Amino acid sequence: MRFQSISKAYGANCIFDGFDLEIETRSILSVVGPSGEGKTTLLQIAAGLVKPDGGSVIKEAEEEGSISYLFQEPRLLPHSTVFTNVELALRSFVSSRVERERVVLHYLEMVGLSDSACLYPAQLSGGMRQRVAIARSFAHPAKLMLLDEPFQSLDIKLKVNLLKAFIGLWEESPRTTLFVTHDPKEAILLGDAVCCLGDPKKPLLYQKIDIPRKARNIGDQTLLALEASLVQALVSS
Ligand SMILES: Nc1ncnc2c1ncn2[C@@H]1O[C@H](COP(=O)(O)OP(=O)(O)OP(=O)(O)O)[C@@H](O)[C@H]1O
Repeated sequence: MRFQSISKAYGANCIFDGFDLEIETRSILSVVGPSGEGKTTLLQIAAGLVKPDGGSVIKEAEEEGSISYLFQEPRLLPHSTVFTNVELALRSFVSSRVERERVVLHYLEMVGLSDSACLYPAQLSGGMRQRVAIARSFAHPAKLMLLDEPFQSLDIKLKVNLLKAFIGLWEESPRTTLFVTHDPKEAILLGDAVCCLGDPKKPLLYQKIDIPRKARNIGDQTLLALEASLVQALVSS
């Protein structure tokens, strides 16, 4: 997917001005940036929810169609069980009830919630609810995934566990993914590339990460140096 020469302003507030950015098909691009510099706007433009004033979003054929979203809050249906919350994401795509059940149980197992299928959201912890949301976003057979800070406001242990669950699911069925976060560590652990917003014309920083996701250790010297560059870009913008 490619943002080509995108321009967007809200009144006098120019967010993008001939902005170019590419996400390789079936890769994750992490996007960090100071508050108010256009991260959510970029996601909304990718989703077609906000129309740019100029430029275009060019998608590969396999990225067209429905989109999976994952937000900071899980946005589950309170009166449906864990099972049904995930199953609903499949109803329009899989007509066989037996096949839907197989898919839902697979994803619940991948996020460690096999034993919670019959529970309601109010009976779950915050971390469990977010795991349901992750399972639902992967059960939805979309080839484009938009993540808006889904790991924010979680304690560090939970965050690491959710990141692992996410990576396991993503590696199983890779999709073109735009991942917005405030956290440079998360950006580096998840992204095939990271970029920092802050200039309407171009990313302040864009860097590919060659280390395989599963082999990444945030204490690694190369990753620490990349984190320092991201932090530098964030504070200097
Ligand atoms: N519908 C709107 N009308 C007017 N201004 C808007 C609208 N949506 C966003 N903006 C402005 O556009 C700018 C970018 O907003 P956006 O939400 O994309 O930033 P962000 O980087 O996601 O911020 P944060 O990190 O705080 O979530 C902000 O200055 C915001 O006030």
